[in-house]
Amino acid sequence: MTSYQVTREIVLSNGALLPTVGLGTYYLPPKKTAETVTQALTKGYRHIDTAVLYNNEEEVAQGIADWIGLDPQNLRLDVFYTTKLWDMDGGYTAVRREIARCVRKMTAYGLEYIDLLLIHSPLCGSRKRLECWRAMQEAVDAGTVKSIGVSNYGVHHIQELLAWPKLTHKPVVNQIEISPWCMRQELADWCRQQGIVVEAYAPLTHGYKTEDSALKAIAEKHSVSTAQVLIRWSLQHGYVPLPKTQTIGRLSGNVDVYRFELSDEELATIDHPEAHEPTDWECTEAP
Ligand SMILES: NC(=O)C1=CN([C@@H]2O[C@H](COP(=O)(O)OP(=O)(O)OC[C@H]3O[C@@H](n4cnc5c(N)ncnc54)[C@H](OP(=O)(O)O)[C@@H]3O)[C@@H](O)[C@H]2O)C=CC1
Ligand SMILES: O=C1Nc2ccccc2C1=O
Repeated sequence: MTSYQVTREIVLSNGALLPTVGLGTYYLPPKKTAETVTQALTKGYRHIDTAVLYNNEEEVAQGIADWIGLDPQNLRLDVFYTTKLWDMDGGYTAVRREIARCVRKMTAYGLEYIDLLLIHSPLCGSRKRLECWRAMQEAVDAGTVKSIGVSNYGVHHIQELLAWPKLTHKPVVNQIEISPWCMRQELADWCRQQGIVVEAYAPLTHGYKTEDSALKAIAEKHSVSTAQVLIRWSLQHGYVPLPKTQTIGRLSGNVDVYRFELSDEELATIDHPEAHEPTDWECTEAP
């Protein structure tokens, strides 16, 4: 397998810069979310991942605004904020309204725009996926959203979009579950060939495999945690991992992953290409 060079940011196909580790925010306790986000930014994170589904966009925005307020050198443009659209059932008009709501949750905190807006899943079917994309393209043209992408898309969903005659903005990202126990190598390679960056959700396997003995041996060798090994594994595979933690004491370690390197042999030991153990849901094969 190719081990990719790891950098702190990568360039998306539209020229935007994406910090290569993002903080996942699903299930952060609502009362702790703003503080966790502020602490994460203070500890070096520059990329936060949320969604309409998580019901915490306002708390995330509050946490970013608080961090900006801490120091004149902390700027909006230094933070990459992603959110995802959940309910596409109402079609184009309803999605337009939902995007406006997402943008308002940022502007209410003086944050002006969304860096990346994703379709959360392909489950609404072909017509609504494309109607949704039309509304998302318009948001990019209006400047309220900088980049757009997809999540949980399989090859056929992306092909549908790339073949759509009204496509003016290509998806820059596909956010899918990837870990050593859910490698999706074919889909990930195909996305890369299309110039689509793969964001890896549940990179810590939701916490299920952090006690794995082979991981522990490799972690010990590098004097890091098994979580750091999993995040580094993701980076060396060329992905953008989105580890979540609500434990302030784990934030620094989870982003301190640029100072050690896994060997090809270690990567091969961690890889489980035969496994398919998604932790949440699986919709890349949906019609
Ligand atoms: N697009 C989509 O459909 C999906 C997107 N996502 C995104 O990806 C993010 C990450 O995925 P998620 O499902 O949260 O799971 P993760 O793989 O990030 O695992 C999170 C779990 O790992 C634990 N953990 C974090 N750091 C450490 C550490 N250093 N040592 C040991 N355990 C640790 C956390 O505990 P604790 O918090 O208690 O520290 C939590 O239980 C989500 O928050 C969300 O932003 C996730 C699923 C679906
Ligand atoms: O973070 C997430 N966890 C989930 C569980 C089920 C469906 C979607 C999600 C997320 O986006």
